[in-house]
Amino acid sequence: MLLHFSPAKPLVSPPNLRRNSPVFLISPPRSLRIRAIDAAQIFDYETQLKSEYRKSSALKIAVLGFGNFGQFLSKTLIRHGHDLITHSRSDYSDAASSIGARFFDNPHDLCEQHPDVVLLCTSILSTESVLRSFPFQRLRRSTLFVDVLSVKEFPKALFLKYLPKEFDILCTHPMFGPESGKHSWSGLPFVYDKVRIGDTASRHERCEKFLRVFENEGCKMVEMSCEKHDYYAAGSQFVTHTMGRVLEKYGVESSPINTKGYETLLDLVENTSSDSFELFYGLFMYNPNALEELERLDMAFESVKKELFGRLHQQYRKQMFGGEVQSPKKTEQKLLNDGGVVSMKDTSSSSS
Ligand SMILES: O=C(O)C(=O)C[C@]1(C(=O)O)C=C[C@@H](O)C=C1
Repeated sequence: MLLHFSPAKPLVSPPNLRRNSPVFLISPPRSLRIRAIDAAQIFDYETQLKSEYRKSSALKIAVLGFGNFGQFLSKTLIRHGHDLITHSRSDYSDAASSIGARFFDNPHDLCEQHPDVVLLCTSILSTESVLRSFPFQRLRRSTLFVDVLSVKEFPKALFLKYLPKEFDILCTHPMFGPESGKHSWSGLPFVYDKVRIGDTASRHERCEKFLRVFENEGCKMVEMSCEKHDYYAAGSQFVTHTMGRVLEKYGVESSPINTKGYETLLDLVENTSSDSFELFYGLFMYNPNALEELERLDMAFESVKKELFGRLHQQYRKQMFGGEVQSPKKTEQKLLNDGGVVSMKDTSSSSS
């Protein structure tokens, strides 16, 4: 049987303490072999050292806002060995204890736990009121604040306005959520901007330790300014949510002959309608580029209609003033009868 040495003091420093560390697994000469009971104690000692090391490298993370998104992120942070304490306006103590986090109904009590990181998982619309009344004075002066809002210039400005200047600031946006990141985060973009990290090695290491969770989950790490994020996100995430909501209003429904493209539209409607209208409104109100994108969408829609009507107009002219006559009579008829009301479903033509 392979027994361990009995170490009078740790043989390796905790960071090197790996399951198969050769220091612990070499077979000692007979004269040094020890009894099974000693071996058990050493095993305990080894696990204790490991857990001490894990504890010393764990971050104490306070999650503010423990709704759907906060719980979703917290599960993974806990899985990476971090110590989670949480607070929300509603009582989520059961949800917290079910994943191994502690819940505090009073933000003062939460702050007195002296977290290393405060992670804001609040909604875009409630963030300012949370920060305005937050008891910063109870935190350690080097605390790192992180947000995960879907807009970035806005929380950056709020952090710079409300946080004491000794605090570190990391603005992030996981470009996924409880639906899209339900099975894996691998390959999904994680955007971050180190807005203000104090000039010491330990502060940088703490920030890296937080980011490492996402890195180790396989996220595509994208370091990008908050301004650039908002520029890209208005043209991607906001447009996606807008189209989803437009199609929902239009009333897309599954048919017996769905094409693949149509299936993606149905998925889009399902995904965007499962997010709150509050999120959609936040994407619009607090991304400085969103209004422009909405106007561009409107113009694009008009332009596509114009293109179609332009062709139809040509048909009509040909019919009126001679030339060959082609098929789309019903659509044309409807447009003319209704004085411009569009029926794009042309029942007279069967072409693909
Ligand atoms: O996966 C989900 O549940 C999402 O809705 C994720 C989603 C989105 O796809 O727009 C919503 C909010 C997050 O900021 C990032 C992405």
